[in-house]
Amino acid sequence: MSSTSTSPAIVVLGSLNMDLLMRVPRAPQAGETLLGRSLQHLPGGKGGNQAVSCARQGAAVTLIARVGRDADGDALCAALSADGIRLDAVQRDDTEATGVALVMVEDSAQNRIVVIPGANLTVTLDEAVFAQALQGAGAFVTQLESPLSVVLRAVALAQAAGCPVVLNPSPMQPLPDALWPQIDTLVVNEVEAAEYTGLPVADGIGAVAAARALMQRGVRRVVVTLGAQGAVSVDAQAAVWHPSLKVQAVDTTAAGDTFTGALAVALARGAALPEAARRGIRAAALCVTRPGAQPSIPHASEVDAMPEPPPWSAL
Ligand SMILES: Nc1ncnc2c1ncn2[C@@H]1O[C@H](COP(=O)(O)OP(=O)(O)OP(=O)(O)O)[C@@H](O)[C@H]1O
Repeated sequence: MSSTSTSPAIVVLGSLNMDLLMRVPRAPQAGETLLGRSLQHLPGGKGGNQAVSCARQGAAVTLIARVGRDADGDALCAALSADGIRLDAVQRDDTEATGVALVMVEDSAQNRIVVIPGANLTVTLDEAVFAQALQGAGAFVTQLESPLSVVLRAVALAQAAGCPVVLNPSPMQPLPDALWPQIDTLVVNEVEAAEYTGLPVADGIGAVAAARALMQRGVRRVVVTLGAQGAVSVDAQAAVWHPSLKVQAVDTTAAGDTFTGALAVALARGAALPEAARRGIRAAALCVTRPGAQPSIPHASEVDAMPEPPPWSAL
């Protein structure tokens, strides 16, 4: 199957932030002042990043989000629109400012992020608009940077409409038991996998145990991303550890979002979970070689040109 054989429709609900990307030699200690290297204003937010990743993989994306009536909101919408993302359901808040994230990237490529959510916390769900967007959609993709009540309602409606739900439950927060059986594909990083299950997740073996614990709660299939160690995919057919591609990482911001978007589009095109995870591995490997969130997310043609990841190991 070619990566661009079809253009699935995907609905994304999530956050939009203006990222203030600071490059620093290392993170300052408490009480210390450091000279940074540069400051850039770049589009980000997990919802926006995942929407862009889906769009650049060739999906027709409708985004539900909220920004302020301000210059950052204008700039974010312009950037998303340039990626062909439908913005009819992006709301404007008259009082809250557009979300902002302070992203500090060290020379080691490690990032430290503080988010001021602003208008993201007042996003609402217009159920008639949502129902229309879900018609014919191959996936509904969401995260936890929007109010939990809105995310829970949207997940329930998507599942009831027969649209597979891809949840990236980040940032981690306690979730009701009723949510898990509504999830078709859960994407967590190793920290979230450990926190949601209480199990140690240091490698692929631990990740599979955590994934199986989440499947026992009712999730249909789970992917655990493991940074430079790659990712694990677990469904009823197979538990597989996919090594990452060896690249020179400069900034890992949006690696998880890039992975989630590429995975969701591959699944919506009918790929099996391990195949979709390998698409995510290739897209995320490119993302970490570039600075910033949305500017670092690759297009399908770039991902096609990446080598296949090393062979996976069944666990
Ligand atoms: N150093 C790296 N080299 C190659 N691939 C990487 C590297 N870091 C991350 N990746 C790829 O990105 C995917 C997601 O990374 P990670 O597990 O760090 O997610 P995350 O914690 O959600 O990331 P972030 O919050 O920075 O977006 C990994 O599964 C891997 O495929």
